[in-house]
Amino acid sequence: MIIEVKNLHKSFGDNEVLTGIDAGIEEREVVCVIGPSGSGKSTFLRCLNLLEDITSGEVIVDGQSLTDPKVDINEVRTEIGMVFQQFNLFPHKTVLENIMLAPMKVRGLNKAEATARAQALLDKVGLGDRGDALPSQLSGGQQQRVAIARALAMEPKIMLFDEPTSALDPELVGDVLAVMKQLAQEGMTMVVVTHEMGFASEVADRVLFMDGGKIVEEGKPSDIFERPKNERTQGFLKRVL
Ligand SMILES: Nc1ncnc2c1ncn2[C@@H]1O[C@H](COP(=O)(O)OP(=O)(O)OP(=O)(O)O)[C@@H](O)[C@H]1O
Repeated sequence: MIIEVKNLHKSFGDNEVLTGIDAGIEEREVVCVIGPSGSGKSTFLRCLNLLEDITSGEVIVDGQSLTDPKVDINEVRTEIGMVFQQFNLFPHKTVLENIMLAPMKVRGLNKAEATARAQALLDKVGLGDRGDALPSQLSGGQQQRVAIARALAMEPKIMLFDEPTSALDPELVGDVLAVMKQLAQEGMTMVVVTHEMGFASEVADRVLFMDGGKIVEEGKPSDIFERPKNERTQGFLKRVL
């Protein structure tokens, strides 16, 4: 297992948001996390690279326990790409520069190597001719594809997506999902928090349904979407499908 989560609890003050999560993600697996607003999906995802401190329990990524003081979390984070709802590109840098930055700073690539890698990734996400643009000159969907390319430029072992299409106009969602689907088909290990039930149903190997800070039900998309066992899963799917 490339990610192992053991009895994870997370509180913000008195508010216990994750109430004991056990989960495992296999290498090359695509796992979608679904559930009602406020159920703790984003918090769970953010605990997987310690963007949120863990209150108790354990998260082990690629054999390293993130709360072990001997583990260098910044080192582990270089193996994990993250894509957020907001794309967070540097506004005054070109698209190409946005993608080149981390490989040069963190991986020590020289400019020519970083340019070649960034250009190849832009081609991959269908924006090969937009390298010189500034982020503000792109649509939200294009900016999100640049954000995916930027995360991939670090050659991560795992990609985490936190509602990557929620901030997009509906007509821009498809292009971003298509890039994610392609990544999934190439064997990337992915954990995707999403409200896109179509994507979860079509692309995920496994779906986790969260409610009240817990994983209430999990299984193959066909089981979760067509034969949900838990009442709360049934209720949620009735509302959203
Ligand atoms: N930084 C924070 N400080 C305090 N409370 C927080 C913080 N982040 C999240 N919460 C609370 O934790 C709970 C779960 O939030 P989270 O964003 O993980 O849910 P979610 O399932 O991802 O919801 P959504 O689908 O609406 O994004 C919410 O009650 C939220 O208010």
